[in-house]
Amino acid sequence: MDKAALRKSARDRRAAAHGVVDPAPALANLEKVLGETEGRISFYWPIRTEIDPRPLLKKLCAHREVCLPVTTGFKPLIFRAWSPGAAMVADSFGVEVPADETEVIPEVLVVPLLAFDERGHRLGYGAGHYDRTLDKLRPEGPVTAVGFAYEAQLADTLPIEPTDQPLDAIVTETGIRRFQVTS
Ligand SMILES: Nc1nc2c(c(=O)[nH]1)N(C=O)[C@@H](CNc1ccc(C(=O)N[C@@H](CCC(=O)O)C(=O)O)cc1)CN2
Ligand SMILES: Nc1ncnc2c1ncn2[C@@H]1O[C@H](COP(=O)(O)OP(=O)(O)OP(=O)(O)O)[C@@H](O)[C@H]1O
Repeated sequence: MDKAALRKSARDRRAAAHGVVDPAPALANLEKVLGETEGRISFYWPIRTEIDPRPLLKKLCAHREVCLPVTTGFKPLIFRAWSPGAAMVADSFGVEVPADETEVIPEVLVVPLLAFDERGHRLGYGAGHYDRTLDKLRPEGPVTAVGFAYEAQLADTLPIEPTDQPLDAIVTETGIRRFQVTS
C-alpha cells in the first residue's frame, strides 16, 4: 500500500474507534509513561478523531510544566505554555494553540499519529512536523517521544523514510510499547 492508501485506511480505523473505544485505559497508560519522565511535556489539542489527551493535560498541569505545539509552516514545531483557561487561537494548520506567544521547549512529547507499527514508526499527516521537530530537539538533549493512539491504528508495516524519527514509546488503550531508540 502507498502512503495515501495507508493514511486513508488508518484514518477510517481511527474514526471507527473514536467514540466507541473507552479512552480511560489509554489515559491511564499514558499517565504511567509520563510519570517515568521529567521535564516539560508537550501535549496536543486534538483534531478530528484523534484520541483526546486533554484530560491528562488538565490533570498534570497541576505539577508539571505543559505546552502545546504550534506550526509555522513546513518547519520544526515551536511550543507555547498552556494553563487552564488559556486563550486559544488557530495556527497555520487550523489547530488550536495558546494565544500567548511566549515560546518554551519540551523534554517530553506526546505525539499524535494516523498509524504506527510494532517497531515504533509512525505515519502522520505527511507534513513532517514531528520528524523535523525531533531531528532538531534530539541533538540538544534527552527527549522522550510518546505516540498516543487507538490500538486500531496499528499497521502491519509502514514505509520508512530516512527522515522518519522513531518514537520511544507508543501508548494505546491495550498497553504500552517501549522501543530502544538508537538515533
Ligand atoms: N492535534 C494535532 N495537533 C498537531 C498535529 C497533529 O497531527 N495533531 N501536528 C502534526 O504534525 C502538527 C500540525 N500539523 C498538521 C498537519 C496537517 C494537518 C491536516 O489537516 N492534514 C490533512 C489531513 C488530515 C485528516 O484528514 O485527518 C488536511 O489538511 O486535511 C493538520 C495539522 C502540530 N499540531
Ligand atoms: N528533518 C527534516 N528536515 C527536512 N525535511 C524533513 C525532515 N523530516 C521530514 N522531512 C520531510 O517532511 C516530509 C515528511 O513526510 P512523512 O510522510 O514522513 O510525514 P509524516 O511523518 O507522516 O507527517 P507528520 O510528522 O507531519 O505527522 C517529507 O517530505 C520529508 O522529506
